[in-house]
Amino acid sequence: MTVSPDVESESGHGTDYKGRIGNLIRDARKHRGLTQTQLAERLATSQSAINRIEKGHQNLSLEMLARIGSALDSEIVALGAGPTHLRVKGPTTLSGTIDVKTSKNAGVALLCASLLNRGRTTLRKVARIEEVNRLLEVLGSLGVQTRWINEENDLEIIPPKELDLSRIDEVAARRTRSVLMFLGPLLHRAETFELPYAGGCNLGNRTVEPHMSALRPFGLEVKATDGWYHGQVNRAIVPGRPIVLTERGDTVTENALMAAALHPGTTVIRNASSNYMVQDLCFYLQALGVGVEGIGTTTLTITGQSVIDVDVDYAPSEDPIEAMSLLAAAIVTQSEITVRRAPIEFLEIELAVLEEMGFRYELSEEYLAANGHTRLVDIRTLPSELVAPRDKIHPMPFPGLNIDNLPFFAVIAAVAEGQTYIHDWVYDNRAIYLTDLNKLGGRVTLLDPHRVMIEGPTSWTGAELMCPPALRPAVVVLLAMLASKGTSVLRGTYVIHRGYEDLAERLSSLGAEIETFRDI
Ligand SMILES: CC(=O)N[C@H]1[C@@H](OP(=O)(O)OP(=O)(O)OC[C@H]2O[C@@H](n3ccc(=O)[nH]c3=O)[C@H](O)[C@@H]2O)O[C@H](CO)[C@@H](O)[C@@H]1O
Ligand SMILES: C=C(OP(=O)(O)O)C(=O)O
Repeated sequence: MTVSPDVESESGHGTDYKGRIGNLIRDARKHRGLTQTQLAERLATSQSAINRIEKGHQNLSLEMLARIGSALDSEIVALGAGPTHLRVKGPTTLSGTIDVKTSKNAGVALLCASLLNRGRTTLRKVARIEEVNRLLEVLGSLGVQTRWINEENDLEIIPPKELDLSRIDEVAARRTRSVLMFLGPLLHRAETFELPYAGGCNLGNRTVEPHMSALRPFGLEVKATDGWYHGQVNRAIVPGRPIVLTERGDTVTENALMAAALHPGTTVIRNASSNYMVQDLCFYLQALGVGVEGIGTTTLTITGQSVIDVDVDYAPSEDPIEAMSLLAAAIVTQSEITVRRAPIEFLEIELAVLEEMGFRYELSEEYLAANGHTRLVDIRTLPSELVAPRDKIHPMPFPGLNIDNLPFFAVIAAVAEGQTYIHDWVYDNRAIYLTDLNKLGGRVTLLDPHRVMIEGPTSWTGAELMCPPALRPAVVVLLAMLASKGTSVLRGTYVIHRGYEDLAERLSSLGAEIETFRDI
């Protein structure tokens, strides 16, 4: 694999260039399978120097960069650098064992929630993904100190006494949807504040109003003009009765929870999401000393604190969407792999639907995630002949089939015999991107913007494609490429890195032939 990354273009701006170069060096070193000590030996320097470089704590000369690049057989700074692409050779059969990483969506919620705490938050094994990187840039621009403290991706967060909202990193903020979740904590930190409009996957219009109505009972009024949310807080207003969410959304529930955590009194939230990231946030709030009852249900009762100032250590749970992605990789390539640390309670319906389609698998005994609550299993996939399900596949808020897992059913349906109907009632745009599978030989018909019909089985053939501008559809295309005959190219993979850590490398460790490259 060749990694010749740039320091500017994919993440869009170059404020923390030392940190970014450090990340690139760490990634290239890991890709070469070297320890910090081994790389240090090649460069005739010390392990602690490499550690400083990778953490972005070291100024680097161009000469040193060139030496590191040659030691890693990788151009750290490319000429005329551009976005990353993947070259995939197929068809592949995967084998071996892979661990599911912690979730993007809990990770970003916890980063936002760390603003509630005046003490130090240590988060264990945080997914080192671009969405997290963007939020770290935003936090850094507010004066929050964050640092990766070891190779395990443990992250330390120390908020300043006062947040400096005037210098918010607007470019980074606009690339995430999660920045919306600053509203809940910020309303306790400032009387007035401004946040840039949120971004995230391009899935059509995504609602913001439910966030506003959930936070209004805490005295927050938000005006949205010129690409900015202007927040104004009236401290005389506090929730007098239960807050009934108009949508059972994940981030809206998280915003309401965070607002309630610093409200000294009891707040009841009804029609709350009980999804995995919300549960992780609740467990973290409990560790902060906030009372939270009803975790896993749609009614949450929160007893807040006027000040939270504790040094806290929390380990978010594994990502059900990544687990589903890996299952889909095995299914489309007819492979036998073991997906370890899969959060089974958030995959049960997905597995039940897959079982109806003929998918065979074995489950280990259950064990607990590091958060002490979430049930995990190891799933061994068995090569299976699949048939289309009788009924349409559609998502529902948890405990339904997860909306973010829906796209994976498209690529799975494409290898099943018969016609499968997939109904994405939620997002205006996401189903459209599934028709990209047709460029690889799929037969996906868009019935309307929310529904597709997929005919299988498919004889996949490699092709060159641009990544669709949405995380899950982009991964779905990559998985189809693993099963495609010949060479495929997937261009512009930032969107995948937004939500997956080292996905190409980890699939390669299962036997996939994937090379990362950039245009020179
Ligand atoms: C950072 C994060 O955690 N992101 C997740 C979160 O985004 P997030 O919580 O931001 O999801 P949105 O608010 O965009 O909600 C998704 C869509 O569902 C609709 N909706 C939702 C609930 C409901 O009861 N009725 C309803 O109509 C919304 O109008 C919206 O169009 O939840 C989404 C839906 O699970 C996931 O795709 C995202 O990965
Ligand atoms: C839609 C997603 O994410 P976000 O809410 O961050 O855009 C996703 O994870 O698939």
